[in-house]
Parts: sequence; structure tokens; C-alpha cells
Amino acid sequence: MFDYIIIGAGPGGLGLAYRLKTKDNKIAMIENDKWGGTCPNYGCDPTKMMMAVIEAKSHVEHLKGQGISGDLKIDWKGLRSRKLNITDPYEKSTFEGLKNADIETIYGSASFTEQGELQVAGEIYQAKTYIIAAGSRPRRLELDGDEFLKTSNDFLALEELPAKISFMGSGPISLELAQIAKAAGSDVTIISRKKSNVAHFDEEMGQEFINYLKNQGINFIENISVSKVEKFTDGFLLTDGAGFEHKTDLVIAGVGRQPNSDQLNLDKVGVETDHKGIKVNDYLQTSNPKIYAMGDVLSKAEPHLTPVSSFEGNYLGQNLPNANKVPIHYPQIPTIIFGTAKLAEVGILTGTGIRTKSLNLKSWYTYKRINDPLAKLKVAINENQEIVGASTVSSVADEVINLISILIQQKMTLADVEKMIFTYPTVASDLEYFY
Ligand SMILES: Cc1cc2nc3c(=O)[nH]c(=O)nc-3n(C[C@H](O)[C@H](O)[C@H](O)COP(=O)(O)OP(=O)(O)OC[C@H]3O[C@@H](n4cnc5c(N)ncnc54)[C@H](O)[C@@H]3O)c2cc1C
Ligand SMILES: NC(=O)c1ccc[n+]([C@@H]2O[C@H](COP(=O)([O-])OP(=O)(O)OC[C@H]3O[C@@H](n4cnc5c(N)ncnc54)[C@H](O)[C@@H]3O)[C@@H](O)[C@H]2O)c1
Repeated sequence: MFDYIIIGAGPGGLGLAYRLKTKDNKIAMIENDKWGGTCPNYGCDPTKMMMAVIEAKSHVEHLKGQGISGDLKIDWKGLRSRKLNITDPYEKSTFEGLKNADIETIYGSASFTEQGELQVAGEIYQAKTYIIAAGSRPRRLELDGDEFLKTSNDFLALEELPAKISFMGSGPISLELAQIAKAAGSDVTIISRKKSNVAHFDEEMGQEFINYLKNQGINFIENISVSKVEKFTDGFLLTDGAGFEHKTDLVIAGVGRQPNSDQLNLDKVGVETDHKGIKVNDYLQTSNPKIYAMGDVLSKAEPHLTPVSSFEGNYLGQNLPNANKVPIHYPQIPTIIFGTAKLAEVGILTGTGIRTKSLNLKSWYTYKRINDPLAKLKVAINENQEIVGASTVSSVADEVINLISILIQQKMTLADVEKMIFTYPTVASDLEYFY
């Protein structure tokens, strides 16, 4: 009998395992794919290792003719081997880390039995408490020819990049992978069902971002619902049954992710789910008191991101031994779409007593320094003169939004910021001018 069994060795489950592990308790982790989960193997890390090279080229190009010259070329093989060299060893080191920490590792697909135990590859395992950290997988569309649709996992595994790639859906996965494919030489098209804007982001900043991508040469086809994919010897044909036709060499469906809650026999143990995943209370406990859940497998309002899964792992690591004393309370959660320009947002931008300020930062020295072609910020300030939200687009939006998250979380006013000195000219030295 284990004290805890954790299903899924992604960033959420792993963080939890290390937090819970003491010399007196027995913990097991079950994984049915790569140790480390989506983020290091199929998600954040491989994509951002490739993106960093594309960003480096873009930074140089912005400064061309200003003391720097010469042509740079992105090649897919090089990008791919950089990604593999950095991310491939992670699986082994994660596995060894668990062994060294005396956490039992079980390989296979876990599912619950009617007796409330776990079954993996024909073996039965029991624990006092179970934690489901099973994450999600690419959502598959049901349409005529759906077997020809590839996923983000397939994109990252490509040995050669085809001449023409088309993405269905305009969420973060399509918008990031499209930039990588375009920079590496493919002709790239994003097909969306609605007018292109970026869901969950400020409309104006989202539009700035989309326009930037269009200027980079990414094609956007809007208001089209593809209903059929056909394979021919020279590629694929996408149609909508109403006259739309699009020929391409590869179709990636970036149409959201599906929680891995459907493979666990949760109905046998009374764990409630909906189409978005597992339902939990404020203590991340499911409708079965012995079973908790966390991370991307949850049906929740918070975004499905690595730092959110890790936060929940840390929360459960502290809370589980004390059983439901302190409800989870999420801090500010910044979100981002990476690229040579990045779109990032945090907090709220509308509400009673909130005023917004729109700033074009292009001529500020932080941005002049790197000659950023697009640098805009919308900031929201409440009646107490505290920043409560921001949306921004620039090549350094990742850093800007993290700093603004701190301002919001700490309820810092202009007077607080003015008590500090930052290096200049940087995104931090700009903060006092955002109020
Ligand atoms: C292309 C892409 C890019 C992304 N980029 C970013 C980014 O830049 N920043 C960011 O914050 N987030 C990003 N994400 C999201 C991020 O990867 C996830 O939010 C994060 O990995 C979730 O962690 P998790 O531990 O909840 O689940 P996961 O990482 O999905 O781990 C769950 C694990 O459980 C295993 N599992 C599932 N079912 C079972 C079972 N029945 N038995 C045993 N094991 C099982 C799975 O194999 C998996 O390894 C990206 C995702 C993708 C796909
Ligand atoms: N930078 C980051 O933090 C980052 C990067 C990549 C992915 N992620 C995470 O990965 C997750 C999945 O991303 P995603 O982009 O796949 O999902 P998403 O749900 O954000 O976007 C899906 C897109 O597909 C479209 N769509 C849905 N059904 C469709 C259909 N039938 N036909 C055509 N289009 C359809 C939607 O309108 C939307 O544009 C997100 O939760 C995100 O948090 C994060």
C-alpha cells in the first residue's frame, strides 16, 4: 500500500511527488509515455528552443543597416537537432531523479477498478490517496478525412519541412508553430473558423499581433469551416462544401487539447467530469474524497499552462498532508503567445473605476535600443492607482508581463515603484511610466 500514487509524470505530477516525498512515506508515479510529460517532450520546451533561434535572427534583422550586415538563414535540420540535443535527455534524467529520490516508477496506462484500486499492465496498486495529473492530448476533429490531420506532436517530429504547411485553428499552438515553419522556409497558412483574433487576449493587441504575423508573410484564411480533407499523390485538399478549396502538403490541427480523463475509468470510482476534464473543489479534491486531481486534466477557469500545473502541485504538496485546511488561491496568471513579436496579458482590463492607458512604446529607448518594429501596451489602473491588468505586444513582452504581474500581485503604486532603481534602458526602467 502506497501513501500516494500520482498518475502522470508531467510538470504538475513531478512537482507534487518531490514535495510529498519524505523518508517515511511511500510514493509511486505512473507514466504511460515520456517521463516529464507534455511540456519538456512535446510542448513548451521543444517549441521555445526552436523559437529562440528564430528570435535571434529577427533581432539581428531589426538592426540591419545600423552597423550590422550579412544574411542569416534558418534551417530546419539545425533547429531540429538543437531541440533534440536540449530536450531529449530530459526523459532519462527525470526518470533517474525519481529513482534517486526513492519514488517508485511504474510504466503503463493507469485506470481505476471497481474496487477503487489502480490497474497498470495487469498489476493492481493501492494507495491511501490518489492524485490524477494526467494532462491532455491533442484534440482530434471528426470530419471527412480526419485521419490525414496531423498534430503539434507530429510537427515537432518532422524530419523534413514540407514546402506548404496549413494549420487549422488560430490558438497559441498554431500561432507559434506557424511562425517557426514560416521562418524555416515553408509557405504557411492559418485557417480559422472565425475572423482572426486571438481568443482570451485584448482584441486591439490581438489584432496588432495578427497584423504583425500577416506582415511576416503568414497567410490567414478566415471564416472557413473545413469539412473535408482529401489526400492526393501531391498533397491534401481541404474543402468546406461551399466552394472553398485549399491545397497543401501538410495539415496540422491546432484545435485545442482534450483532457486525458476519459481513459481512467473514472465512472467506476464516482469521479465527476465534464467535456473539459475532471471537476474538483477548492482543495483540488474530486467527488471521490480519496482522489485529487490537478493540472491540464482539470476542468477549470485557469489557463492550462506549465506554471499553473506546477503551482497546483506545490499547493497539493503542502495541503495534502493536512487534508483540506486551506483552499487553493491562484495568484496573477500571465499568458503569452511566443514569437518574434510576443503577445502577453495579465489581470483585468475593464471594470468599474478602471481607466486604461494605451502606449506606443516604439520610440522608448528600451525598444529603440533593439529597433523593435512593434511595441504597444495597454495598461489598466484602478481608483487606488494600482495597475490591475495589462496587454502588450513586442519582442520583449514576456519580460514586461512578468514585471507587471509582480506590480499587480504586490498591489504596487507609482510611489512604490519610484522607491526602486532599475538598470536603464530596460523593460524594468519603463515601469514607472506605465501609471
Ligand atoms: C505545443 C505546445 C506548446 C506549449 N507551450 C507552452 C508554453 O510555452 N508555456 C506553458 O506554460 N505551457 C505550454 N504548453 C502547455 C504545457 O505543456 C502544459 O500546460 C503542461 O505540460 C501541463 O502539465 P501537466 O503536468 O498538467 O500535464 P502533462 O504535462 O500533460 O503530463 C501528464 C502526463 O500524464 C501521462 N498520462 C496520461 N494519462 C495517463 C494514464 N492513464 N496513465 C499513466 N500516465 C498517463 C501523460 O503521458 C503525460 O506525460 C504547451 C503545450 C503544447 C502542446
Ligand atoms: N505560449 C504558451 O503558453 C502556449 C503555447 C502553446 C500552447 N499552449 C497551451 O496549449 C493549449 C492548446 O492550445 P491550442 O492552440 O491547441 O488550443 P486553443 O483551444 O487555445 O485554440 C484552438 C483553436 O482552434 C479553433 N478550433 C476549435 N475547433 C475547431 C474546428 N472544429 N475547426 C477549426 N478550428 C477549430 C479555435 O477556434 C481556436 O482558434 C492551450 O491551453 C494553451 O494554454 C500554451
